[in-house]
Amino acid sequence: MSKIVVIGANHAGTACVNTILANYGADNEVVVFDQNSNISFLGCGIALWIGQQIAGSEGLFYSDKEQLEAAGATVHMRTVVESIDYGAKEVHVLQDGVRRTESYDRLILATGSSPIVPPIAGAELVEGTREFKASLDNVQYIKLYQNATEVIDKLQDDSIRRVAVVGAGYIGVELAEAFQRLGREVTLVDIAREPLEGYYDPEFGDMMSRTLADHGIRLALGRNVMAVEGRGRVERLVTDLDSFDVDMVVVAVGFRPNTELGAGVLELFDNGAFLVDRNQRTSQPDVYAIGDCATVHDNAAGAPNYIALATNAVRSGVVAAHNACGTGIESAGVQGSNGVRVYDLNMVSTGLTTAKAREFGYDPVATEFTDNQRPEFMLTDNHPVTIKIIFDRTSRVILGCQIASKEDVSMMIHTFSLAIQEKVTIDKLALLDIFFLPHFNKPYNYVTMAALSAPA
Ligand SMILES: Cc1cc2nc3c(=O)[nH]c(=O)nc-3n(C[C@H](O)[C@H](O)[C@H](O)COP(=O)(O)OP(=O)(O)OC[C@H]3O[C@@H](n4cnc5c(N)ncnc54)[C@H](O)[C@@H]3O)c2cc1C
Ligand SMILES: NC(=O)c1ccc[n+]([C@@H]2O[C@H](COP(=O)([O-])OP(=O)(O)OC[C@H]3O[C@@H](n4cnc5c(N)ncnc54)[C@H](O)[C@@H]3O)[C@@H](O)[C@H]2O)c1
Repeated sequence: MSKIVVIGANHAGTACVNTILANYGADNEVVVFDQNSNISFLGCGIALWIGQQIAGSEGLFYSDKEQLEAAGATVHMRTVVESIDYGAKEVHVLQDGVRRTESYDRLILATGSSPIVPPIAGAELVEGTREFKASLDNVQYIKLYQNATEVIDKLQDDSIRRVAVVGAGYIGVELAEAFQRLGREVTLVDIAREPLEGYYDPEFGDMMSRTLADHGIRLALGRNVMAVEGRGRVERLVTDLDSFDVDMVVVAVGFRPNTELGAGVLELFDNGAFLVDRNQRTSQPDVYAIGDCATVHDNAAGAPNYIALATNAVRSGVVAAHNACGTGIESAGVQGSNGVRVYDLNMVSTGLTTAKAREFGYDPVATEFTDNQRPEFMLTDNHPVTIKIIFDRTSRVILGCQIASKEDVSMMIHTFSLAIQEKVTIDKLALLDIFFLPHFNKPYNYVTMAALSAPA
């Protein structure tokens, strides 16, 4: 019987533990440590919950300690792994004030990520906080269930009227909508000139900006936040261009990987994530890393990359489980497929933006097309869809795709995810078998038309 220790039991850790126990439970003892009091919390529900688009938090968990134990794991919650001795194959833990050691044969690091704390005076975290508590009251970081309940409790106080969200990435735009839906005055600030700059080209970011502004959200883009100020509680947000009187500030400027446990021993990626191969192996034998603490193989970039998504966390957990138990399967790699819905605007993207394609050394070309989803003779709702396909000028291999519409276009992006993974060219896509039915699309649908009109 081998012993596998898993550090972190959220999306990556839970997927990994369940896969091990379901397929290799007879031969492996699984011991799990997590410093939190809850696991499997779906962060994506926070904005929906704050914006009262869901009734509450009940459905935002899909697992717990008891379920993992019923599957055969030994689970220690509220237990911090303080350090690892990779030579002796031991982890050192602190549980209920008592320190002890746990040996392992194989180790799986699923320690995830933490909100980036930007260099903004007044937005520092309280020393040693594991729940991302800021030193100035009503400056909020959003990651854990506990962070969500704190914000929701505070919003019972109507005097919290003016909310500034710093960061117009995925969390920022979704939270801006949530606070506006709750009747708050919202200012969305970002250092970039467009929202979602990491995932979409400027014309798509502009669509998002217009949608947010149409719903009364003030956009303060292209600004560097210098400080948040107040006496006890936050009162003002100061940027390099202007300042805003506020009652709450939410900081959502990205996540950094939690890799302190591998410092000085495990090979790290540019941003500090554990560098792993396609079997989720780290540079240390018998040690695997998964989810937000690890890199992914980015098929569009053709290189390791850092893309913190629950979808990547789950799949990497599955891959590591098989490899840690002797079945050598490889990750298919990822394209960073993602989606966002803000009010009635749906935006989905996969692969590289034009800017990122250049960063990775490609010579990107784009083809764009906008048309209604269905024939105009249909009497049902019918909205325009805008698609942009980015491909490499020389190889004509598809590198990225962005789609925006009031229609639900989410399924279409998966076609492009596979196309990027399989290195399909724009010319092959042009003749792809795409069915036609007036209820769903046009005979000359927007994908075929974009591909057929691609520059030679
Ligand atoms: C508001 C919000 C919305 C999001 N929406 C989406 C979405 O719509 N779609 C999507 O794909 N992704 C979304 N994400 C991202 C997604 O939540 C993360 O990618 C995912 O949580 C990564 O899972 P993980 O298990 O790798 O890491 P984490 O969720 O960070 O979990 C790591 C776990 O390790 C534990 N841990 C860390 N260090 C130690 C230690 N030393 N000792 C013991 N335990 C430790 C932590 O307590 C934690 O439970 C969202 C995130 C947020 C915050
Ligand atoms: N729908 C989804 O798929 C979804 C939803 C929420 C979160 N997530 C994931 O969770 C992770 C965290 O999301 P996030 O929104 O925090 O990160 P993000 O990387 O999506 O966005 C961070 C934003 O903060 C901005 N920024 C950085 N430093 C700044 C500064 N000093 N001042 C002002 N702006 C600054 C960046 O320009 C960027 O727009 C991401 O990996 C994201 O993909 C995904």
